[in-house]
Amino acid sequence: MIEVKNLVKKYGNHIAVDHLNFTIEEGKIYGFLGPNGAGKSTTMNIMTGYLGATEGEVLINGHNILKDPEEAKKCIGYLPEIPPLYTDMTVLEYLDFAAELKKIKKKEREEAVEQVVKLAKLYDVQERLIKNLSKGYRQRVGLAQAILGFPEIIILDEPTVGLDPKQIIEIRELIRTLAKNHTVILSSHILAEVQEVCDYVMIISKGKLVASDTPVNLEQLMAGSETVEITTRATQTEVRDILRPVANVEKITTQVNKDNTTGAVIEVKNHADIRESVFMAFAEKKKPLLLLKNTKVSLEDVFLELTQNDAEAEKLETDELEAEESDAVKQEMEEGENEDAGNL
Ligand SMILES: Nc1ncnc2c1ncn2[C@@H]1O[C@H](COP(=O)(O)OP(=O)(O)OP(=O)(O)O)[C@@H](O)[C@H]1O
Repeated sequence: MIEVKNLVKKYGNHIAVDHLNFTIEEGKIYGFLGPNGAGKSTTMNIMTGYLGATEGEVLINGHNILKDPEEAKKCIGYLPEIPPLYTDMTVLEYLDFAAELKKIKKKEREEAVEQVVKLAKLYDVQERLIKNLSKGYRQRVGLAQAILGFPEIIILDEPTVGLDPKQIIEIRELIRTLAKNHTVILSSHILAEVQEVCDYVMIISKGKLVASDTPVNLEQLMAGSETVEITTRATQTEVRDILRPVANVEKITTQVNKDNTTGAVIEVKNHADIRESVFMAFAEKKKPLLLLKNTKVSLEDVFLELTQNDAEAEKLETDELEAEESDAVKQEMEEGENEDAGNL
């Protein structure tokens, strides 16, 4: 079990982790989900003792990661965002070295390394120098190192980043296999990944935990904003007049479509299914409906809504950066043109 209590990390004036509190129970796959810069890596680095916190504490099975690191670290295997690999070693040499660092007894080391080589599918490259391996294989070596000795808790920072689709599927399968006997915590900015692999999702935005629940519950949490979508030949005013008396209609947004039909999105209260009443209301007024459907809230909607400010801030930063870059390019081109002119 991991307890994260009131965790804060400041870089100068910038708060990267902002009073995080959560508990990780045994035997599940947890996902840290958040946009770039949300504070996922910083949190994982603190949880694994790679980084000190400004405030707060992390307890791993009751052991404080900073005050009692040896006991706490025994329970954890960690794959950081950039795995610290010794690239002049072969895969086997490196894993043997990692096993030694993890204090796996000499007579058990060979078997322990063999097991992770098999699980991470490294057999074909085990004698190769790490520097000659592809990014995907290096990631697997990092993962093999993390699971070496089969610690209770396995923490993986963006485990599938840079992998091709086939490798991603393999790594996800491996994570599921590990979760049968371990607690796995992984971070990702890819929603589909977290949704597919994790039992529990923690959404982090600007260093804060903005939601944490199962993927299904998170979707249901947002179900208050369930909507029904319609298309009709009625005008926008007629649509509003017809829908106003219908029970459980919260809000109506209309628009005129390119083909002159009217589209409307109806926000529904009380999780009601209003499709029948909507159908009858339009039928009574002899206004045919061309489309009528429930629009389910997806985890993607939840994620976007909860991290919207981050995305906006990032867009602003990107826009500023692009503006600076394009100014720099313009300047370079002008300088280039001047040089060319000089050369002629
Ligand atoms: N060593 C550092 N010095 C200063 N600021 C840092 C440092 N490390 C991280 N940050 C800042 O802290 C914030 C959180 O970064 P962090 O790497 O934890 O985010 P993340 O969610 O893991 O993002 P990504 O998915 O891009 O790795 C960011 O704004 C980042 O710029």
